[in-house]
Amino acid sequence: MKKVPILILSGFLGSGKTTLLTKMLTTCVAKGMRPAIIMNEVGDVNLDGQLLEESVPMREMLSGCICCTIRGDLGMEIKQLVDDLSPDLIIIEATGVANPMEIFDGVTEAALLVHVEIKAMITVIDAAHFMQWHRKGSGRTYHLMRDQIRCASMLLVNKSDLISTTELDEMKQIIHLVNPVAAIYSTVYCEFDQSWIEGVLQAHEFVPVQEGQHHNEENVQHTCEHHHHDHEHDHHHDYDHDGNHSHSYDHVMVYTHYFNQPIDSERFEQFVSQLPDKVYRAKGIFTSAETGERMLFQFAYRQLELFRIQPQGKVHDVAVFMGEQFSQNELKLELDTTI
Ligand SMILES: Nc1nc2c(ncn2[C@@H]2O[C@H](COP(=O)(O)OP(=O)(O)OP(=O)(O)O)[C@@H](O)[C@H]2O)c(=O)[nH]1
Repeated sequence: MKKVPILILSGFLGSGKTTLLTKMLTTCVAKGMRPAIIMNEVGDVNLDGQLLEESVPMREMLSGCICCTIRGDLGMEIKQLVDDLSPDLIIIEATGVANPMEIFDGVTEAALLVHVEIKAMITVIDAAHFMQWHRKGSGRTYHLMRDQIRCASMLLVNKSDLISTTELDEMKQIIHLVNPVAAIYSTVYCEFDQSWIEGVLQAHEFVPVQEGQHHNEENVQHTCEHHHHDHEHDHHHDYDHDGNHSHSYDHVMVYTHYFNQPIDSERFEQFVSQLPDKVYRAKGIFTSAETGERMLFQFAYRQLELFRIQPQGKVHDVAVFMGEQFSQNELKLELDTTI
């Protein structure tokens, strides 16, 4: 019996996974394929799903990411998708804070129940952001980024428009040391020749490198690490009386804020431009006070994108803020008073 191929998209928060996914879906649909998607988001709401082709079946796994329980859930989602829809291909977009090995383990569990196999693990890297962390050379985010690079079969050095060619060359050398076997492509908005999809579907099953296989890596860590035990007790949930929700996931904090009224777009843009550096990712939907239109915003490492959307289904006006060690109370207060 033919196995359903699975592609895993990995990469830190805001690196460009959804941008890549939309391009892949366009290619797959144009080729007459029937893909299905599993999206795994850090927050409580799936905003990225709003950007995708409506006709493509999608399953959401919210609020979770790298913990042990999600592995079992992922296995069940895959089984159900295969049983119900028998798609030609399943694409899994992991959360930006997922260690790809957790996703790999989840798929491996699913493979005990249904005929599936991983064909590729594609890690998207935010070029400018990675270089910042590399220069710092430490921190859990940096180690997570390296794990995501190390496990991949293909690497996209994305947002290369935001760095110089010299930095790009330097970066490629660095990531080649971390993962000497993966193909490396530099991209802008994840734009590259999508014809590889057909090739990759014919390829052998992908198995991430095992310990010691990356001999030339300068760091002591040689393998994609399994962090199961680290993550058993690191979830904290707090709700306030407005239903706003904070969720600290490991070292990355997530604050979800619900808007009760339309928002002045200009004031909002100004607010976002003044967010502290510690809040490096935000996304959401709000209603414009000027026009009454629904607006989707994306904020990643100080770059804000804002566009009109017509939400699929009933979607609240909501914003999700992600970062490290920022004060959620201060952020909430700012939102309540200035927006
Ligand atoms: N300048 C620039 N911006 C980009 C590029 N690729 C993506 N972006 C923007 O970066 C932001 C984040 O992109 P996404 O595709 O949502 O990133 P993601 O990895 O799915 O984000 P999470 O799901 O939050 O982890 C969006 O505003 C994109 O439009 C690029 O090559 N250059």
